[in-house]
Amino acid sequence: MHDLPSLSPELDAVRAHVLEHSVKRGDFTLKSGAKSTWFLDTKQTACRPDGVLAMADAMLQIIPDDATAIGGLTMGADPVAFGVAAVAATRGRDLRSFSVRKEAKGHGVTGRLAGALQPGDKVVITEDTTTRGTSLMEAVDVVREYGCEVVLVTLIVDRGDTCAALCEAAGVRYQPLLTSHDLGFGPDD
Ligand SMILES: O=P(O)(O)OC[C@H]1O[C@H](OP(=O)(O)OP(=O)(O)O)[C@H](O)[C@@H]1O
Ligand SMILES: O=C(O)c1cc(=O)[nH]c(=O)[nH]1
Repeated sequence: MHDLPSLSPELDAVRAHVLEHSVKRGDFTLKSGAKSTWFLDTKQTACRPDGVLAMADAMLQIIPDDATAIGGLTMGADPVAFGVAAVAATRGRDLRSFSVRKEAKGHGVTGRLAGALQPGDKVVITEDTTTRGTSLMEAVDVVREYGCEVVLVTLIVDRGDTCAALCEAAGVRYQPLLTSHDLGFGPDD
């Protein structure tokens, strides 16, 4: 572990929650197939009431006032989007939520989108954790194809080093709440 950088009180609260509940040590295989000795089960933050409030406090500080919807690729994005939208509603902010399916549904309301997304929405794409950024970019592509504008990509922890460049190339603003560096992990951990 390295020294922890100082953060704003809101981000410090998210970090404390992630360090207490979401960081796991062991032998893990990541979505990319890569191996790691640590893992972020960030759903342990996004699905606990104190974690939801900490995450929402921090995200609502950076979500633009004119954003109308929040969502991302199921299921990492789901508790983040639903939690932030619910807390936003208690603060007078009208943010609808939605989920992008991993595969298109063929019956009922078909396609990859589920929830209250509408064409023309100004969308925040979110996640619990990213490593490469592929899940986030997949969600960006689906909502753009539906006729929405992506105004921000944000998430709880970026543990990799490629997502910022992907967002820049896609022309979207990118602001993770935390990075692996903020959690005390270095490139060799
Ligand atoms: O940045 P990437 O390399 O795309 O990896 C990050 C993705 O991996 C995890 O999802 P996972 O596929 O494990 O599924 P789940 O969230 O549905 O459990 C996480 O929730 C992100 O969606
Ligand atoms: O890359 C991944 O699959 C991944 C890493 C991690 O720490 N947490 C997670 O949910 N997914």
